[in-house]
Amino acid sequence: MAAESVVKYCRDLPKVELHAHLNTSFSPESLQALVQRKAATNKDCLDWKMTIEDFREMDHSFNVFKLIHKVVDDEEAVYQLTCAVIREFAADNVKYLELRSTPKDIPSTGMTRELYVQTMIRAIHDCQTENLDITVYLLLSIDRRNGVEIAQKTVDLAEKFSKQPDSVVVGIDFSGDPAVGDAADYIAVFQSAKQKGLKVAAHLAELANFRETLAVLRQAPPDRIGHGTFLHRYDPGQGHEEIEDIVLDKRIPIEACLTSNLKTKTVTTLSEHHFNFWFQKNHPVVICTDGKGVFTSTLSEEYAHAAGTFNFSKKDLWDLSLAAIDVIFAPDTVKQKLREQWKQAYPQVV
Ligand SMILES: CNc1ncnc2c1ncn2[C@@H]1O[C@H](COP(=O)(O)O)[C@@H](O)[C@H]1O
Repeated sequence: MAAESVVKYCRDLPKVELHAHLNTSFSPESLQALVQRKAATNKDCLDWKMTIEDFREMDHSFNVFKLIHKVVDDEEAVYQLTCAVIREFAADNVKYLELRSTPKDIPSTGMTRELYVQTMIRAIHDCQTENLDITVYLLLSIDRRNGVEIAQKTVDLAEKFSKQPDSVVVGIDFSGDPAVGDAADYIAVFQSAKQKGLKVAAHLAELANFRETLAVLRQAPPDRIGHGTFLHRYDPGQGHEEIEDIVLDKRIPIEACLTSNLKTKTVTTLSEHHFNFWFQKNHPVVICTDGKGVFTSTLSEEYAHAAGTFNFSKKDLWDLSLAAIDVIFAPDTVKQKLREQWKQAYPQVV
C-alpha cells in the first residue's frame, strides 16, 4: 500500500482504543484551551505548556505529567478535557474507548477523588447526547507512587461506581512511574479488585522489573497487560522464563503502545517492538496510543506505523482492529454491538 493510502485507510478503519490516560491524551487545541483558561490566574502556565510540548524520554515524561496535572486540577478542567478527548477519538473513527485516569484529591481547588470520577462520568454521559459514534468506558488508575492505602481506596471507589445503574466504570488500571515502588506490594489490592468483579489492566514489565512481574503474574494475573515491553526480554537461566509461559498459557492480552515505547526509549526501533513478538505467536495484542497528546497524535497514526513497520495489508489491519473487540472490558452485549458495526463497515472500508 502507498503511504498516503495507508494513512487514509487507517483513518477510515473502525478502531478500539484500550490504553489512553486522560491527562496525556489532549490535542494541541485542547491543551491550548486548558492552558489559556489557567493562565488567567497563573502565568507560569505558558512555560509549562512549552515543557509539555517538548516532552522526551521516560525520566522526563513523569515530570511532564506533573505539569499537565497542574493545568488539569479542578472540576471544570477535568470535565473539559474528558469531553475533548472523547470527541477527538470519535473524530478518528474510534468506536470504543476505554479511558483511564487517576482520581485525585486536590484540596486547593475542592477536588476530591470521588468528585473527579463523578466529573469524568458526567462528561461521558453528556457526550452520549451529542450523537458521537463512540462507546466509552472508564478505568480508575492506581498510581504506584501513591502507596497501597490509596490504591485500595481507588478499588473501593471503582466498586462503588461500578454498581450504579448504567455504570461506565468497569475496572482499574495500575500505572505510574515503573521505577518507583514495587508492584508486588499491590497484589492484595489486585485480588480485592477481582473479588469485587472489577477488571484489572496492569502496567507490567514496562522496565526490566522481572521479580515484581513474576510475583504479580503468579499471584494476581491481570486481565490485560499495559506495555509488557520486557515480558520476554529476560536473561536465560535467571528463572524468569515463567513470565512468558504464564502470559502465553493464560493468553493475557497486551496493550502495545508503539510510539510511546520508542519515545520513552524502552524500545530502540519500531521493527524491534515487542508487538511483533506476540503477534507472531498469535497472542492477543492490541495497538494503543498510551496518550495521544504526549506520545503520538492519533490511533490511526499508530495503525499506520504498524502497517509500515510490519508490512501489514489492509486485511491484516482490519483483523487487528476487529480482534481488539475480544479483549475489551465492557459486557458481551457491547462486544456484539461492536462486531455488528464492524460487519456493516467492512464493505466500505476494506
Ligand atoms: C510512559 N508510560 C507510562 N507508564 C506508567 N504510567 C503512565 C505512563 N504514561 C502515563 N502514565 C500514568 O498516567 C498518569 C497521567 O494520566 P492521569 O492523570 O491518570 O489521567 C501519569 O501520572 C502516570 O501515573
